[in-house]
Amino acid sequence: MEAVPEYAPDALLVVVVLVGVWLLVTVVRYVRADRGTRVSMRQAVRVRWGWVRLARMAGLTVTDKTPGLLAQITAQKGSTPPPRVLTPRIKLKADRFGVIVRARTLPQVGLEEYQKSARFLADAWRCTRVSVLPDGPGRVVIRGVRSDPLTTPTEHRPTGRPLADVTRWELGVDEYAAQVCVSLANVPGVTVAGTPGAGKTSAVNKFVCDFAPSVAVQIATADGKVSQASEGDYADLVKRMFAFCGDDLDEANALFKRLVELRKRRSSTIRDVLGVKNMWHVGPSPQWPLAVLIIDEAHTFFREYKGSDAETKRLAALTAENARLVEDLVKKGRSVGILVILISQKTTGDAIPTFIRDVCPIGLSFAQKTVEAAVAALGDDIRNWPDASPVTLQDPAYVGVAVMAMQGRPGYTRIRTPYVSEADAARIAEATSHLTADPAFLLDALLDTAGRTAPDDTPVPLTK
Ligand SMILES: Nc1ncnc2c1ncn2[C@@H]1O[C@H](COP(=O)(O)OP(=O)(O)OP(=O)(O)O)[C@@H](O)[C@H]1O
Repeated sequence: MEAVPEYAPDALLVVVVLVGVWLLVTVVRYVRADRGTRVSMRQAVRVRWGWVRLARMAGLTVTDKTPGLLAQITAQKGSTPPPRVLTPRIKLKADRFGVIVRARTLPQVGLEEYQKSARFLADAWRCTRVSVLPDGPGRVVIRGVRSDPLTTPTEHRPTGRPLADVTRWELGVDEYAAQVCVSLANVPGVTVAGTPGAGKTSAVNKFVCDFAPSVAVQIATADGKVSQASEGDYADLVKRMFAFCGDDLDEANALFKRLVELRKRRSSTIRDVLGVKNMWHVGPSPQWPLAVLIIDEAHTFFREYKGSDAETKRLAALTAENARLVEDLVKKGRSVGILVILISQKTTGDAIPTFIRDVCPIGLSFAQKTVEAAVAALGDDIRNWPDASPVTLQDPAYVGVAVMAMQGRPGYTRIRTPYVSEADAARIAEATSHLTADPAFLLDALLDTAGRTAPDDTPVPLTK
């Protein structure tokens, strides 16, 4: 018998320690994981064990008739080594919704073949849905979700920490539980539509909570649902806003004028102050923040008043002017860092003038009652994607689910937005209230330090 090498016990010990550490890490991860993730971890083990067999049955293997180098060397004279069946190698990750499988492609087993067998894989893995997407050259990522992320409510606890990237708006997760983010860079307007109680306010709470800790973002709001700041959904958030008005049309008019004035001053000074024509080339800063105007119940401020008495005529003139002012912000505010978010139950032309609505590049729609309302919120193309239509979201299980046209991609995405409680929103607004600053004053300060004055800096008085 050959002598056992001297180092064998040490090598064995190293292997045992490594396996022990791996086991310990896995057990700790399993114990610390939430219930859904644990189920997915067990599912991942089953997927791995069954993969070679399943891949063969699903036609995801390929037979290589050329023997491998080792088989050629060791082959007995006169005999032909058997062909090899190649199975794609996989890497697995589990999360609370299911498994993410990263797989290699093989000759004749590419993206298309994986996509064709998606239904089969879904059944075999007991998943509600399986998607296959490219994951770089020679690789695909297979997402299997056990439970439907769209009908699984989620909650977001804001951290209160500033965002690393203030252009990134994280909306929630799609039907495969993948994060959905939109870039706010160069976006002048966003529309948010949806029936009452569908989740619009919670989505705005999340927006405010996420962006409030960043000093490079300043927010103003006009809320058509309330008469004063102490009422309604924004009662606590108002602490982190440089201006607020309720449904009073005169006040709203003054707020919009004030922002148009800011837009004009920024437009005329941007090249001197920032050295660029488009603020997004340098990004928002504490001195030149992204100024966000939220207009909730937007129809309040734009509705057409019909009547011949003096007061009705005055109100009609005010709403018409409001529409012109907001149009100015949406059409000319992008390059100077002004973003308008318009929220309304229906975004039909009578609620938000189409000359404003149609220039907003991002449209989000929570549940809608009619196809017409869905078309108004998301464009005519939604008729071609009936499965994604917000009309299908009227079930209470879909409260908090929105539909959005994807930037630079055909079709629509359904997004489960997380719930943000009013208490959390209030906490963040309170903790970040000291960061609130009026962008007009910040511009004054910038111009002062640069030794310049703006062409027209007459302040427009406004109540907060
Ligand atoms: N993302 C969400 N996930 C789970 N539940 C939600 C979500 N958003 C809202 N809800 C639930 O729905 C209720 C109504 O939501 P919200 O106030 O956001 O609706 P809304 O669309 O703003 O309604 P309205 O038009 O009347 O203001 C909330 O109190 C909450 O219970």
